[in-house]
Amino acid sequence: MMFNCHINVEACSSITSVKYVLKYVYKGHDKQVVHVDPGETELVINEIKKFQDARYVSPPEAIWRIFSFALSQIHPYVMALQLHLPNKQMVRFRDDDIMTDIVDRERDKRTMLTAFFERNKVDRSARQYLYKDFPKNYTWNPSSRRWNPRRQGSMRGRLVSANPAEGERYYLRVILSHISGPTCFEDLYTVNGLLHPTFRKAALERGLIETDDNLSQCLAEASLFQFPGALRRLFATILIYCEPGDVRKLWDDHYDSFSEDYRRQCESVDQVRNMVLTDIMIFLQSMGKTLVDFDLPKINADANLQFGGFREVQEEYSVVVEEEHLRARDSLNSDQKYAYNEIMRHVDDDCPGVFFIDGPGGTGKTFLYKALLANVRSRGFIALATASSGVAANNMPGGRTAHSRFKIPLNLDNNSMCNIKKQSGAAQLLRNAKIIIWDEASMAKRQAVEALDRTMQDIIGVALPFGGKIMVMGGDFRQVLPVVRRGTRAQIVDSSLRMSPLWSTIKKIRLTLNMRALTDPWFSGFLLRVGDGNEEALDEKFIRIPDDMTIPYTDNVDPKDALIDAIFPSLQINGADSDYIISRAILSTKNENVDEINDKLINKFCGDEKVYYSFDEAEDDRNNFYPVEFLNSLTVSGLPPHYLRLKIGCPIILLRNIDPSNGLCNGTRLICRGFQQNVIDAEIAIGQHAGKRVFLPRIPLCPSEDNMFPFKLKRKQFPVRLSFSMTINKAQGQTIPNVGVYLPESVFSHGQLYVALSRGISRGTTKVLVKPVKKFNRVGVYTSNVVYKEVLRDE
Ligand SMILES: Nc1ncnc2c1ncn2[C@@H]1O[C@H](COP(=O)(O)OP(=O)(O)OP(=O)(O)O)[C@@H](O)[C@H]1O
Repeated sequence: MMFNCHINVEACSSITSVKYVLKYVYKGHDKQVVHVDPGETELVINEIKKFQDARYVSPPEAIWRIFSFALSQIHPYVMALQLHLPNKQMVRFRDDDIMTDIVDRERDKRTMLTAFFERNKVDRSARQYLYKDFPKNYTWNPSSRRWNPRRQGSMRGRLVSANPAEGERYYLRVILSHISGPTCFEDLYTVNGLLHPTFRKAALERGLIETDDNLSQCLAEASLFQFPGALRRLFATILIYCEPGDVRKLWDDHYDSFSEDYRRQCESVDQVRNMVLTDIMIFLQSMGKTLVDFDLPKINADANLQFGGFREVQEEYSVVVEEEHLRARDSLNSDQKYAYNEIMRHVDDDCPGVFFIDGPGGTGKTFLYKALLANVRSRGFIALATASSGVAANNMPGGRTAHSRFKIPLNLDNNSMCNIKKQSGAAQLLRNAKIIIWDEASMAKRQAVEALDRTMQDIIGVALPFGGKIMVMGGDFRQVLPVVRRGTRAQIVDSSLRMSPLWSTIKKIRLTLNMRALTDPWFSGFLLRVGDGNEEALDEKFIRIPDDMTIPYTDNVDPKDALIDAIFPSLQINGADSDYIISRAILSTKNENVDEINDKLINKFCGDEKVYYSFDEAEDDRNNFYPVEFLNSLTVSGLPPHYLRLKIGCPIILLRNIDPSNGLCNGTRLICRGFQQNVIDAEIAIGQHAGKRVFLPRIPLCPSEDNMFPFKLKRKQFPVRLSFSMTINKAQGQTIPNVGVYLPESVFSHGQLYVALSRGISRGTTKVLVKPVKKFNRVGVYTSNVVYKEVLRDE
């Protein structure tokens, strides 16, 4: 107060602390020059000097000290490893040395790198280590110039840096960072038995660096599989996600492959081109773009494109009604039948109604929606199928995510509206719809549902809930609730639909019979008690897992192996069978647990391994502050790994909504069918689009949590992960007949244990491995169950 100034005290941790410290080193503190003129002498004021005196502040010594201390704590000993091209090692000599003597003297001198080769020649076990990891296991003796096995201690290695502008030395560094066990430079030049003239070429062949024309190669490689339809979709995906430079050239170069099937059917060149363009246009439109957004030929105006009116409306009218879904009406159980009749009565009488189908997992909500959709559509009406997640949307014909169908804004508040213009196709679709289904509404934020309610009242012009339409929401509040980033329990509960003013106006219909676990009524009862938080608990939340569902946790051998054997028995024999692979999975809470299990399973899985490395960069990092190997080492939730190991027939899960209307959304499970350097051929394994072949390109991806690092990470990789094992949240809405649940730590959010267990169909095919976190003086395996009872309470 005396000096009228303030001091900020901020607690910061993790990587942001480094950023914080550096910020002040660069920023310095501010000073101001104040000059008091006594008015007696004439002073010449040098403004530039004064300005510099005040602004130029050298980095405070103390901060540097703290920073170097912090670094030394993270990496106690780091050894710089020499890096040089063949015969280009650094040589020291004095001015008066004779050149031939220097050459003779140095010729046989080993450098760290050549000594690394020598060690690999004679020591098999050394070959498992990368050059940078050598100092952890070997010590460098500078006088004998040899690497000797390390007896004690540990040291980290760091390859001296090389800039891409240095050319070959940079590519040598890239190869050394990924390839272990070379015995000479030739080994590094050789890929699949072929000796390449440069390290750049060798790195390219190994897939360690990106080719300049990778998109063109991606299309060329995909055309080898000869699925022109999938190829056209791949082209549309590339246009949207891969930022191609010269679109017209890609089009010209690959047009023959895009049009192969149509050219066989039709002779007119113009017509074929129109057919290809129309396909691409439809794919682009389903992803929110149009042909005119790209440098592509125009569709001939004469072409009969069958697109009168709004595209969205036409598309809905063309959804095929499946006979099986029409007939489902006859096999509904009594709860489902009641719901069906009640809703159809509103359809027949054309009277408004808002329903919530409240059913625990497996009680046949989706089955009911399919019956409703098919029957309403078969009468020539529009029935909109939406869901909070892409995976659930794909379980219904014509399903879309609620966010894309209703154009719900990402940042919601209590007055948000959907981004739908009254004159648009989306608005017309809402006006024309007879009934709207929103599955998993329990996972949506109440503000999203309220925004739709307001928007529909506005668009339709009727001051009734949802503009007087028949709205059928469904879900299960025992399952995972809306995601509120870093939200407290109160915030999460408040964002639930149950807390909305709309809730009291909604008619609730309950489904109670678990159709998924029909053969095991005890199991359905157990699941309900877990979901409702009614299972008997110790310390308020630790519940006992039935003994026959547990895998014992042992300390001497890895207990995960027993869980893996129980869920994936005889993997080597059965792995090639898609039904076997897709009907089982191990669920866990965190990505690192999931990765460990996936690593073990891909090792066991038969077949040749294909490794795809990602190309990582820190955006705008002109000074190379973040070395590539550091970026490569980052494991980021929602992003594929740098080192992606796959085999033909292995299960993968998609990490982005690439083309939701064609079944490719975040969470879609696929099976790998073929690999090329720049494209993966895969088959959709579940949902409405099961069996469809798709091509996946590498796409640039950024972490969803934008403040996770003090820089912006951009990773170019295939947007997939292995899915022998996945996180519990990703498995929501899926039926997994043989399910393993791995809990090395307790679950941490509402409904997680319930979601994991309720993916299964019976007590006998559900196995749980729990690391005991708390000792109870009782026999049996206990694990915590988090249930926010306030969202389950009946009003
Ligand atoms: N009436 C029925 N007749 C025959 N099978 C049914 C019936 N109802 C549901 N099923 C079957 O039971 C299983 C579970 O049903 P469904 O997926 O519709 O449940 P859900 O309530 O949507 O589950 P979740 O909330 O976990 O997504 C499915 O295999 C479905 O085909």
